Amino acid sequence: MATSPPTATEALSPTVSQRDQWIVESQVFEIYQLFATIPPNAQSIMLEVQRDKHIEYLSKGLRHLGSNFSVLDANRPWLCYWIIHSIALLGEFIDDELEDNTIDFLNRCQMPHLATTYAAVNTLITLGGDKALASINRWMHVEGEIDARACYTAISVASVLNILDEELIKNVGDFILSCQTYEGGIAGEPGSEAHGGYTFCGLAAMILIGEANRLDLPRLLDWVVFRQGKECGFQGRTNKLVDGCYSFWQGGAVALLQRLHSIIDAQMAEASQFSTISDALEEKESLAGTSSHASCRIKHEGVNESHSPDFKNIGYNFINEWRASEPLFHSMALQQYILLCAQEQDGGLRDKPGKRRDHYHSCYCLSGLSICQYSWSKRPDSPPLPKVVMGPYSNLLEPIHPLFNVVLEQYREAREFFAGL
Ligand SMILES: CC(C)=CCC/C(C)=C/CC/C(C)=C/COP(=O)(O)OP(=O)(O)O
Ligand SMILES: [Zn+2]
Repeated sequence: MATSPPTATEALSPTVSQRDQWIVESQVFEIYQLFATIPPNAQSIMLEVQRDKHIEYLSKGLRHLGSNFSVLDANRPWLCYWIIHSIALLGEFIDDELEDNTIDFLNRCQMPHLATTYAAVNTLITLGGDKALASINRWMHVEGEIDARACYTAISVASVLNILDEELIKNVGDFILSCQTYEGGIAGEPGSEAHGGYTFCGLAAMILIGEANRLDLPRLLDWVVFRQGKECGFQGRTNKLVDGCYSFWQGGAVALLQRLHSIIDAQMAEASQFSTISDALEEKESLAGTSSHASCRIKHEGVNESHSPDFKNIGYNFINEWRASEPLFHSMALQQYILLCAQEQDGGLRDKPGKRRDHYHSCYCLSGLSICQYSWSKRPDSPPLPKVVMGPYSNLLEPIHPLFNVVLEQYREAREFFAGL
């Protein structure tokens, strides 16, 4: 039977398990309202990023993985990425020996699978330095999964390694366009349900190939912002529960859309023009993304009309053409969900209270937190004002490149390295 929600005084010093129980029973929302009644100094203790505990949890995971580095397993590059990227987000580094072992290990498993290739490449970029970067064999992969995630991992890797070309891009835009559903979000495959994971992948891939303007962006934005629930976290799809990992998949997608405002405005202006001339058929085609209407020809920074050689620089231009603007989701509320509901006080982050921590959720909750913290910034890495960082300012994480989900400083190093090859 459900216990009654805690009073504000009780909530000031609950044990961790008591707090989780309240959060689960209250469906998170009441604890959010209750939280506002707690004095600011107590709030700031509850909202602190448990850095040392997270580092301890993550390092233990990496050491454990390291003791078995000789074993090849499809998940290991992912675990390397989730752990090492999380550590980098927290502004820490791993020791030289572990770094060497990780590089050697990732080079032993350069096998032709797109998703793990993405994980391995992002890990090596995060480690940085000549040894890690030069160890990347800029191979190509033919065939494999056909879905929005495969498109993204292939395009992301090719873009960051500076090997994106016309051949690789061919038909990718058509495929992703066919995955945008009637709801506005993007599905893994045509005919499937729109989902946050694939929405991030589809949108990021479309931006990286210069074809984001072919998507129905107002409808995509509408779908994604309504995935932020009253619990303050994001859900992955309509009528499902919120989950910490969507802080990045959905929060990251909104952060990308925030940078496409001129094209969104143009598409909206055009749609309203259609309504006035009541060219219903053309409008319908345009919303379905099948129209060759002018909206497909709108120019935007980082979006090319046709594939000019500059599409290789879209990822780089994306962060250079950054302008100050406001987030299109409730960034403070999402930070609160991550810190209060997804964070384990003993280290590690999770889907929601009652679920166990894991490295995947640690990575994507921290990535989402970083997105939130820099969502008002004038430059992608300019330090945010304290008022937009939930909890103490020491919570501030490293900024990421939102198209690749690697820490910005390491992205810049990799960009310089591969641009020179
Ligand atoms: C680059 C990369 C790693 C991309 C991954 C993208 C991603 C997270 C795709 C989601 C896949 C999916 C349909 C999950 C649904 O799980 P569920 O039914 O358990 O969860 P739900 O109830 O929240 O939908
Ligand atoms: Zn999750």
